[in-house]
Amino acid sequence: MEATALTLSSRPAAASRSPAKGTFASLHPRRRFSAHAVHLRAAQSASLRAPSPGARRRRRRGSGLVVRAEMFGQLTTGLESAWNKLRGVDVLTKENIVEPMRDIRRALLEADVSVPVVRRFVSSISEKALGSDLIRGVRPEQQLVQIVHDELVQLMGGEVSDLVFAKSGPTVILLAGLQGVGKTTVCAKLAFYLKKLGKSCMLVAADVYRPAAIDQLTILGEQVGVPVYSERTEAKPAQITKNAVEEAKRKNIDAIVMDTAGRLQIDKSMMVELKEVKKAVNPTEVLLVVDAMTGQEAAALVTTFNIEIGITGAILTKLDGDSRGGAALSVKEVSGKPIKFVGRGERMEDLELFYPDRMAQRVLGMGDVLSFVEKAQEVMRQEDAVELQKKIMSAKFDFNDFLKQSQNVAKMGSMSRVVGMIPGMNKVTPAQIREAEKRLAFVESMINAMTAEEREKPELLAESRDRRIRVAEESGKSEHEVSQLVAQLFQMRAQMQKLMGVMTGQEALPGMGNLMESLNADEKAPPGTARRKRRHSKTRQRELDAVPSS
Ligand SMILES: Nc1nc2c(ncn2[C@@H]2O[C@H](COP(=O)(O)OP(=O)(O)OP(=O)(O)O)[C@@H](O)[C@H]2O)c(=O)[nH]1
Repeated sequence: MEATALTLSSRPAAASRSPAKGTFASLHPRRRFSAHAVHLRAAQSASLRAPSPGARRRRRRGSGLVVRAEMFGQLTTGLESAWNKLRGVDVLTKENIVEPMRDIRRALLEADVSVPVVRRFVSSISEKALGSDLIRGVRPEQQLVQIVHDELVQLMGGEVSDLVFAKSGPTVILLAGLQGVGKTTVCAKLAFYLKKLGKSCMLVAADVYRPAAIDQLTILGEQVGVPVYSERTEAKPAQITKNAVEEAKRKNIDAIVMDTAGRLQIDKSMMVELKEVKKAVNPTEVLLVVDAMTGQEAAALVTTFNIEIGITGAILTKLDGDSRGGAALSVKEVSGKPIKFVGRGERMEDLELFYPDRMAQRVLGMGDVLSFVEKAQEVMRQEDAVELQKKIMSAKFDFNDFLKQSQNVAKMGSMSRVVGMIPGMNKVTPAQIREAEKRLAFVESMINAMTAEEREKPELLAESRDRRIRVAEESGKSEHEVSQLVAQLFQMRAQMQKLMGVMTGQEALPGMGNLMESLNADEKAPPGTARRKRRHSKTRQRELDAVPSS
């Protein structure tokens, strides 16, 4: 998934913009699959081997499939069952979204998202799903994925919330949090991050109750090449931090990150101490470090700290572990404070800015749906769609249309990118994609060898062996292959007409899905073969009768 598309940015939902002008039929449902299933299988097969601690660490560090399966696997699975319920429906209605909404609600609750958040979320999704305009060529389930994506982004704060820097003097970042959440590690990771931004940095050891924490910070400081200010356990945290700011000013240091003591639970003395430190140093940022594994508890903690001491944001650690997603989804909504960073491992570089859109994508275990929708709209302008529709209705779909469809696919980038953008489509193997691309190029070379008249009137080719031989010679293909292509076009015409007949309204239009299907289904059948096979089917017989004998 990572490889296919992580470029989705926080943009207004396509559904909320003007309705799509073009059409683009969805790819064939048989080719859909469960994206996360691969993740889960990867995770399961890895766990069967009972990995060593080293291997577990490596797995966590990787950005591959296993990590995502651990992160949001269950949530992704739950949401996917919602999309599955919409397979085959043409439009989202009050009735047909009931079940999917139930699945979404259940998935979020199981991911440990708080009940009020889930309630608001689901009600907003339902409202948008019913109020959204149908985008031509985008299946209702894809549309729902997009709506859920956009809502998830909003839920998590919409935009990325970057660090704020002091306008003058050193930027002071005060870290708070319960014991063992990863505060000390985050101090060093932040120093590493700031150094990468070109800022000089200093760490401050203000946990005066645990000498081991001071030692740990000193070691980590050395590791990232940043000085650590410490007065051991001699003074009170407020005094130490105040002295540290003075020292930083003297040394012209850009940013100071302060490690404070953690407690097993929130207690009064902890809050009092933090308030004193805050008063003493007037920090630019007060960030609460919370453990993602604690789910909605993390969101409650952020709320409490914000009320008690006033914080500017949160840092979510251990997102590489078995977090079910509840914390990432709830913190902003519950506390009103943004998540600024996420920790994804124990290494210094495992701290990243928190991007709501990327996180939403991960939660959905999906490719770049929004880009797919936009591209589908770009690729087929409405005029083209109307023109094509007319041709289909009058059985005039010709080789020019065939070529245009092929070129539309080419315009959308490679087939693999298109496929990767659609949730549930990633099971198509790279080999299959290469095969489909090769097949398109193969077909195009034959169409290019046809005269303009032959393209417009495929009957000419169906009726004349000489013409077929000429096209074969010019394109470097065999006569048999040209015959196959001609037969295929007539079959497509028949299929499209049939499809148009059963379609309600003007919304759906056969596109590449049908084209590709036909290309593959009839690959090996020379003209007439299918007719023999399906002699029993009257409908089929009528379709094939449209193919002139050669
Ligand atoms: N997997 C993983 N482990 C982490 C992450 N952040 C911290 N840790 C680990 O969590 C453990 C606790 O981290 P510390 O930084 O010592 O936690 P602390 O909050 O400073 O703890 P106290 O000093 O006791 O308050 C360490 O083993 C860290 O390596 C993370 O993002 N992912």
